[in-house]
Amino acid sequence: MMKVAMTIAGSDSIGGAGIQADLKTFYALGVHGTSAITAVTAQNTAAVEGAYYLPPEFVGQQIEAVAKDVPVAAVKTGMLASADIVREVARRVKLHGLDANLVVDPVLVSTSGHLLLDNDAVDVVKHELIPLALVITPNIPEAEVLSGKKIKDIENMKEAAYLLHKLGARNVLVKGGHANAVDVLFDGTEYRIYQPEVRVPGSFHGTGCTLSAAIAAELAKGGNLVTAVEKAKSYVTGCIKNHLHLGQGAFMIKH
Ligand SMILES: Nc1ncnc2c1ncn2[C@@H]1O[C@H](COP(=O)(O)OP(=O)(O)OP(=O)(O)O)[C@@H](O)[C@H]1O
Ligand SMILES: Cc1ncc(CO)c(N)n1
Repeated sequence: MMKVAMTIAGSDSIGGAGIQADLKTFYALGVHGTSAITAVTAQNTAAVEGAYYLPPEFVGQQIEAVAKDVPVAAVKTGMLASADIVREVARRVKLHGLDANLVVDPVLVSTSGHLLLDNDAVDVVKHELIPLALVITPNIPEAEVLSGKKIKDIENMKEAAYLLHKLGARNVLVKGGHANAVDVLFDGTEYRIYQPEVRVPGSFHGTGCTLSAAIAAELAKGGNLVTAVEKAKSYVTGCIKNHLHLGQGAFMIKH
């Protein structure tokens, strides 16, 4: 039977990141995609021009409507917008038993520099959501904020992964898209390094959303985390290689 994945994230009007990237990824990887939208952004490849947050109870209602109807095999979270939405998502994940394959992408700021999570929500993500995660997938700036340490090289990425593991996530993947596109996975014991097939020059929109959605899709199909990350990395690299010059800002990756 077809497996089901869920994304709990924001809508991106330009269709490169957020819910739109997640659903494209789920489709491409052969799982049925469901969604709970946290916020609607007015966004393009150059900027986030506005964000409208949905009421936390309504985010919860979307999760409940899906979870009581179909078996959700894996979940990813992206833009969570406010502290109250994060609390509601954490509550729902526990209530509906969605934590086995929970991928938390701790989205803080867009590539274009817009805040996608209120400042007072960062501690709630750290203490209420991250402890439920199978894996968290911070990029370098997010790993710096969450760990309080500057990251300059792969050694620093490993140190940040070690510190973030203490927050209670079962695994930590620090993504290196903002450096050499080498990613570091830490499971509490061992570090695994994922090398990109190529580092494509340029700035891309939605790479992080796509990677975490691809990990969730592979987990939903029954893969273990190590291979899920490997397949997700190869999927996102392919999308980056096929990018399109559609807008005035970052390149659009192609699924
Ligand atoms: N130029 C690139 N070439 C190859 N791989 C890349 C490139 N940029 C990012 N990646 C890969 O894409 C994945 C997402 O990482 P990245 O650090 O870009 O996430 P992010 O900053 O959260 O993305 P977003 O732009 O969606 O906010 C990682 O596996 C990373 O190594
Ligand atoms: C809605 C949304 N989620 C996540 C990101 C991060 O890429 C973005 N730019 N927009």
